[in-house]
Amino acid sequence: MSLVRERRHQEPLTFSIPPPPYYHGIPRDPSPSSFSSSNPDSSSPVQTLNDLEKLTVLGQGSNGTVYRTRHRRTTALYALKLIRSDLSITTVEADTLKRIESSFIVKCYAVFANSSDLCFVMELMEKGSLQDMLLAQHVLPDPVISTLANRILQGLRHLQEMRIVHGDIKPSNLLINKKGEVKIADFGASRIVTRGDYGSSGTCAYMSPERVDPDKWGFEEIGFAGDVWSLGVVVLECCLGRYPLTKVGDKPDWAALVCAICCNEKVEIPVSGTLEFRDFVGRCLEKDWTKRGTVDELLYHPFVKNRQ
Ligand SMILES: Nc1ncnc2c1ncn2[C@@H]1O[C@H](COP(=O)(O)OP(=O)(O)OP(=O)(O)O)[C@@H](O)[C@H]1O
Repeated sequence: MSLVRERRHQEPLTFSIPPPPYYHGIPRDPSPSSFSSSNPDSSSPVQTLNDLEKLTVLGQGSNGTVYRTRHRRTTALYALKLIRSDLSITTVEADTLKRIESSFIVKCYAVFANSSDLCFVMELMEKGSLQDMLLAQHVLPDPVISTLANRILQGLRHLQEMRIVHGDIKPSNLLINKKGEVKIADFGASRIVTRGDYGSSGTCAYMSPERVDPDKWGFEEIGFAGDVWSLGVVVLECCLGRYPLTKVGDKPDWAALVCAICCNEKVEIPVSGTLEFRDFVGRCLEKDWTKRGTVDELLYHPFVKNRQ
């Protein structure tokens, strides 16, 4: 498998740590407390899976498939993600997911679990992912990158207010709607923070040093700083047009990624970028998580301030 593309026309970077035997930190357990096939939320526009007619496949992830669907009665369009049946989610977790209301986060309207799949009914993001955009355009102009960074930070701030660590910020989880607005998607690796546990799912290439090697960098109690690191990797990738933490020509395997993330002193930031860009990326890609920029601080950074 090609882990790191040297140029954008190569394979997307898909090196994921295998998911742990839980989803959202909830043990795989078909006990009565697990989420059931009925959807009791009467405010949801989709009450049962039969309300939706599958139209096309939008994409394939490591855990399942995403479909473009149409509501049979209202004709409204939705994305439907079906993932492996051996993962489960509790009612509390599903409710939290549905309660996330932000114009910077892809809306999840309903969650169903049946014997074969776990199903998420989501806002349809017509223009696909940032990964698709990078594959087509290779590099993005500075104003586009700063707007994107601002929107991701606003989404992360909303998640932090709900005590949620996303855990897998990367180009394929940043989706674009028909207005061209970027939103955060895919909470498959996320955790609702109630104590200092540390989730191990996510995509290694975008993981922060303290997640890859917690012993070296010190255990991070909450994990919000890891999302900021991932944002820094994404922003640098948008500027360079390739995965930025390994060198062109490096064999992009697990060892190279771990070394690039954890061993090298500082991440190299291109001198061609503006001062604001370089400083912003430097604040995100500070290896020591205790010194890294926080979401609140970075929202006031000159690179992203007043962008939307
Ligand atoms: N709400 C949505 N609207 C439109 N397209 C979507 C939506 N959600 C996902 N997709 C498309 O489906 C693809 C697969 O999504 P999915 O979340 O299953 O996996 P992934 O994030 O690409 O990869 P992985 O599961 O390995 O992390 C995305 O890359 C995107 O192109």
